[in-house]
Amino acid sequence: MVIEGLDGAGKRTLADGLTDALCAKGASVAKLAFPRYGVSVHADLVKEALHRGHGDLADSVYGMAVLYALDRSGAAEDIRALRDAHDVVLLDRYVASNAAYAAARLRQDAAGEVVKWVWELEVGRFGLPRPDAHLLLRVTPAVAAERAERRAEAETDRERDAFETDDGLQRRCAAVYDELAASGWLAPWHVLDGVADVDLEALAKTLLNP
Ligand SMILES: Nc1ncnc2c1ncn2[C@@H]1O[C@H](COP(=O)(O)OP(=O)(O)O)[C@@H](O)[C@H]1O
Ligand SMILES: Cc1cn([C@H]2C[C@H](O)[C@@H](COP(=O)(O)OP(=O)(O)O)O2)c(=O)[nH]c1=O
Repeated sequence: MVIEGLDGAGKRTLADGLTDALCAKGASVAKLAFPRYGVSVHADLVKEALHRGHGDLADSVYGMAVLYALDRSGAAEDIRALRDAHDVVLLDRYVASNAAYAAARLRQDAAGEVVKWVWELEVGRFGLPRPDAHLLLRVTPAVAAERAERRAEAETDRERDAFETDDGLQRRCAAVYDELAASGWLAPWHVLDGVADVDLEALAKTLLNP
């Protein structure tokens, strides 16, 4: 089960709350967040590039997307093992993040070239497992930006990066996410209103008894 949404939408908060709600119902839950900072060298390079490291690396949409994809490729066996060992595996961002952000950066839509390329690279070539479903935590770009800003003030080492401070990118990204959800890209999508309180108990029940 993949959680997707803009920077600051509340994905991590939802993943934590949903994990508690699922565990309270007796389910065993594993949680993984991408990029895997501190675990994968590809993820660390991404973070450094988003904070102006590595020259013009962050300017390359395809270059960055390959790094995100390599991070996931290195986790493919772990994901399969977690799926075998648990009732629910929650992924905070996955392949669709690459599709949404790369398309938004290139000003393409969900039917564009780069979205197809991401599928071919990550699913076709790297053999990443397809999720059962996505949860799109939908908030307006303004709400996401405000939450990301508040988080940056409250937490150390969370200064907003090059993608988070680009309002136009976040707006285009929100539009691509809506299109990916509407077309059922890679797996079915369920859209959650991230401004209204998500009913975690009801969501946990639905996930366990689809
Ligand atoms: N439903 C919510 N209402 C208000 N604030 C929220 C909500 N969900 C998350 N937040 C806050 O917004 C900020 C970003 O949330 P986070 O879960 O880290 O987002 P993401 O993982 O999508 O980047 C955090 O400070 C978090 O406490
Ligand atoms: C996982 C992933 C993230 N991204 C983008 C979305 C975010 O703007 C950025 C960083 O990911 P994010 O999960 O937001 O990390 P953090 O907020 O903890 O730094 O990378 C992609 O473009 N492709 C991907 O495959």
